[in-house]
Amino acid sequence: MVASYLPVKIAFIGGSGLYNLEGLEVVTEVNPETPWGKPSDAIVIARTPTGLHVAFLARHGRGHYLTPSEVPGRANIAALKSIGVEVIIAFSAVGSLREELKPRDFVLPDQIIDRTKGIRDSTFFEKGLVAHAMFADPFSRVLEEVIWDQKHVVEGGDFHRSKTLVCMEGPQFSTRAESHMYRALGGDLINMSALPEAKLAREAEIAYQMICMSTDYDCWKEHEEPVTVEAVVANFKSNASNAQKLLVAILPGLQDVVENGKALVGLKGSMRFACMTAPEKRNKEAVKKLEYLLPGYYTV
Ligand SMILES: CSC[C@H]1O[C@H](OP(=O)(O)O)[C@H](O)[C@@H]1O
Ligand SMILES: Nc1ncnc2[nH]cnc12
Repeated sequence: MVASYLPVKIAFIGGSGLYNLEGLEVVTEVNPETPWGKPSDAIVIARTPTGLHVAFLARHGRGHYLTPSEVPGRANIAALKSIGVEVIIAFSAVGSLREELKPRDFVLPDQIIDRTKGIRDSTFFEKGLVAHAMFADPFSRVLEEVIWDQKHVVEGGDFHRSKTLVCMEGPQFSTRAESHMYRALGGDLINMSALPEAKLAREAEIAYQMICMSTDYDCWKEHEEPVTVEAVVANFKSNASNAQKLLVAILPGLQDVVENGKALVGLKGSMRFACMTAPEKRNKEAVKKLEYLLPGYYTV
């Protein structure tokens, strides 16, 4: 029997300092075993005051036991997809590479520069099933608008949009030379978590937007203390209450774009045509795994 709360179409991924949903009634927890393993932690299903069900997943696990490189990105995205998720709002604590993006400001990036090191599993398409997803615009413009409309709920910091996020490997922070290089490359923000999460969401045909919460100035300011975990933690405590308020404020807008189908425009069906592998050459195991994510797309 299908649980009454399914499908859950809206999901939140919480990052550093954001491990739980506050103020929403928890209905249950689910922990699906996907073909790519188990997600970072159990997915919490909660009910909003208007009766909408939403999902929450702590990226590093509740208690923060997974490094950015260890986060099981494929299992996280596949598990969310398996309960019906169509949109993901992902929160992240980030460093600022620009004077005007102050600690405690909120920022919606629209671009990513990939500085991960190829050690993370970053695609569902491999081993005999090849597909190339479009990724020129890594975030959802529709979700960006929904969030931007509610920017007034954030207190004690400004809200910015259309910035470029550098995603580095970590877990160590950058050197000063790297921090200057990222600025010279056009980076505005830096974190360790946007990738492969955003790529995998795209492959799963899930609309995805990251909300960045600035915690520090990294280490490009020559006469200031470089970033430390203490500084990040101090700021993400204040960011967390803004994040919880924002999360609740955007629920009606999210419900609207899910219900009117706007969230999935350009995404739904896109991976059907992104596949390059001839039907007779498709690896059966790979096709079977992809059935979990995109049922009916690659079977012949
Ligand atoms: C705690 S500082 C570095 C750490 O914080 C960010 O995590 P998340 O994106 O999950 O909020 C950053 O990406 C690093 O993983
Ligand atoms: N300076 C920084 N570099 C990378 N990830 C971060 N997360 C928060 N601050 C960061």
